[in-house]
Amino acid sequence: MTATTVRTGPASLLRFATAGSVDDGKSTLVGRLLHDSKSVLADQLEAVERASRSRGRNAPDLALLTDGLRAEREQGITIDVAYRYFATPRRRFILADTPGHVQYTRNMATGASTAELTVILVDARNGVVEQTRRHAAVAALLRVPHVVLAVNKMDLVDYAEPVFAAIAEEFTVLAAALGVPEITAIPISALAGDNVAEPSARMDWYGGPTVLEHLETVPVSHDLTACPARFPVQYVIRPQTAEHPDYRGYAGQLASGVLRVGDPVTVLPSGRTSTVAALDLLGEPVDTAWAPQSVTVLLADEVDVSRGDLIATDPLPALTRDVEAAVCHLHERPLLPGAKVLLKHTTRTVRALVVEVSHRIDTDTLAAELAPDGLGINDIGRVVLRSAEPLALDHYSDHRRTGSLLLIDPADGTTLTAGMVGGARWIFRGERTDA
Ligand SMILES: Nc1nc2c(ncn2[C@@H]2O[C@H](COP(=O)(O)OP(=O)(O)OP(=O)(O)O)[C@@H](O)[C@H]2O)c(=O)[nH]1
Repeated sequence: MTATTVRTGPASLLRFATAGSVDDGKSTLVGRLLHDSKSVLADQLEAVERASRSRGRNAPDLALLTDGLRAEREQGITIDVAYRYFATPRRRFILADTPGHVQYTRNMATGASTAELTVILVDARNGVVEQTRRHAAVAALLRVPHVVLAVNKMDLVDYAEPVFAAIAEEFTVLAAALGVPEITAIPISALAGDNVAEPSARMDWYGGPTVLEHLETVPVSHDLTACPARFPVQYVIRPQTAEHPDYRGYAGQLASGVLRVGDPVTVLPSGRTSTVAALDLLGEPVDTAWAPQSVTVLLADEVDVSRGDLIATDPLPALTRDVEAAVCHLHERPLLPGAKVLLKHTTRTVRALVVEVSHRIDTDTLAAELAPDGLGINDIGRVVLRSAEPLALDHYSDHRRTGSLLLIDPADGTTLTAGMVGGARWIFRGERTDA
């Protein structure tokens, strides 16, 4: 197989995430999408119908399709991010299904960080609530390119256009203030199936796409392959067999861009240069590899490359020990100025110091508190870090993968904070003072 004969290109895959408060109907929407897009196997559906009947319901309870674990369901909450795979004839989907309870920011940050699109649900009876604001803020911070506002439970407000219009307007103003690039508001009833996969006859005043149609047609950006190559080395392969005494390959996943045999590359942090001599994809030699393929790279020269190094093409990332990042704090243990942490950036982990916690954002007002005492769980803010060794850092808005980092507690390896590398004023609006 050569790279050009890979069957499914990136255009056919959409990664998306859902978010919403408890009981806004995420599970029902996802169940409805799976059901109406015919992605559910007949035996699964039969099991759901049986379970629904045994609970005295006539219609299948579609939330049962997504809330797989009964124990979770019985607690009334869904606890972790679950990845679901489904396909329609037009596109394949990977859905990060994120629950709506109190740790939502953490879950959403995990689910949405690789997503091209986020569906934020609101209950038509409640409109935009605090969690909607927070979800929109996290989507903005993570630079999710497309945001869908699904105004659910329209059946409970008589499918009334003014109710939808007022919520859509309020959210659009909020999204614009946050710098969310694109929003699409869709009035739906996940339970009744209106505007999920089928256009709703009960909302003929709405002329836009259904949720499924939008998911199938939203343009998926190809900038991963348009930008310079970034290849974090995960393993150095030296089999040292009699046939291949000098074999030295570097295995990993291409984080962005395209690598071709013959491309001049630089190894960071050492700065040594070489050329791509060969590329191995699933054990087969190929001429070209593109993100997010996992490949083995062989270089023409004997340069010293180890795990955690970055093989890159021009323009190269900055090599620095001073890091500014917008962050989502994920743990009950607060993040305090002066803390010693481990900083994980791609396949490299180094010691680092939290020099300063410079901002904490109030997601209700979007105002920044300057120099707060620290960041608590679910807080969004900005920090300045100094790492013990230089890091090859991209700006998050250029390269989501090589522009993100995690802060880890060195005492026990707990993940504390997710960060996005960005300049001084950059948090929501994409302002770049360091460009
Ligand atoms: N009337 C009406 N009820 C709905 C609709 N969508 C969901 N529901 C109901 O709302 C309740 C909550 O729906 P879920 O899908 O479990 O909500 P969720 O957002 O997934 O909740 P968590 O998983 O706990 O975060 C259930 O009783 C659903 O049947 C809708 O469009 N109309």
